[in-house]
Amino acid sequence: MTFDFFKYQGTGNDFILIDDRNETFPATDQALVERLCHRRFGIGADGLILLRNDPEYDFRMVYFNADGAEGSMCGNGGRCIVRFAHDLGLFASETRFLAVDGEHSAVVTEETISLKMSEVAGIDGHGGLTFLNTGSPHIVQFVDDLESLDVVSEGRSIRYDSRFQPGGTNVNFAQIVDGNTLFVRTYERGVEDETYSCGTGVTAVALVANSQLNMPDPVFIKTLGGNLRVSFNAKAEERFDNIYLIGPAKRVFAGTITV
Ligand SMILES: N[C@@H](CCC[C@H](N)C(=O)O)C(=O)O
Repeated sequence: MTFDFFKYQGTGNDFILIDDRNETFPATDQALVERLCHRRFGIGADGLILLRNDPEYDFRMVYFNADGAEGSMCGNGGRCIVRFAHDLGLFASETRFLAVDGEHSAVVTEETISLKMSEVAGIDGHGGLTFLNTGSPHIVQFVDDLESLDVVSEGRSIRYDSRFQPGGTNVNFAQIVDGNTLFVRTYERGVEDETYSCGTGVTAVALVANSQLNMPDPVFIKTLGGNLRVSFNAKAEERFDNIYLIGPAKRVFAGTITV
């Protein structure tokens, strides 16, 4: 069987996108998805995303991490699938779609995708570590010298810490650049490595920076793969709504998979 695929990246978080509106892609074949995402033996990507039909939305997003397992919400993947759906002509400039964490809306311009994220119900001090769920689980830690931090080793030890089992968590390290800008590096669960950028991760960092450091809305984020902006409405008790993840998402190339 052959499938057309498209490669997209959002601030360097890269994904294989497949138009699976006919639902023929073997989505339960975890080894296949893992192989396609492998950077030596496959196409190479942080994840694979299927675009499927939904009766009430423009489309449905089904996201798999590079380990082949279905993941929780992917913010950069969400921005990439919006660009993909726009390239397929599924909507003009505004869309509503369904993902694993519920409904999302987005606005497309030539330069950016502005993606509405799920509301955040609170921030926890999970055994001395700051934890929140922005569609995916995230730890946020502020550090002084992010450039020289061993993100893979420090992130992995928290990701597998017994306090977060069985699901584990993504881990973000952030350094203050100025009054409304942060530099963020993320260890991603399911990729089991540092990625160039993580959308739900930078969203988590921005909300914690507002809550703990009084950083105003919007928060500007620098990642290894480029710049993002997170805008939000802060409510009482560390709850947030009207959260938007804003930044570029681009098609990189197209090809055919034979399985
Ligand atoms: N890269 C993603 C995060 C994807 C979810 C994560 N790896 C998980 O399943 O925990 C993003 O941009 O949000």
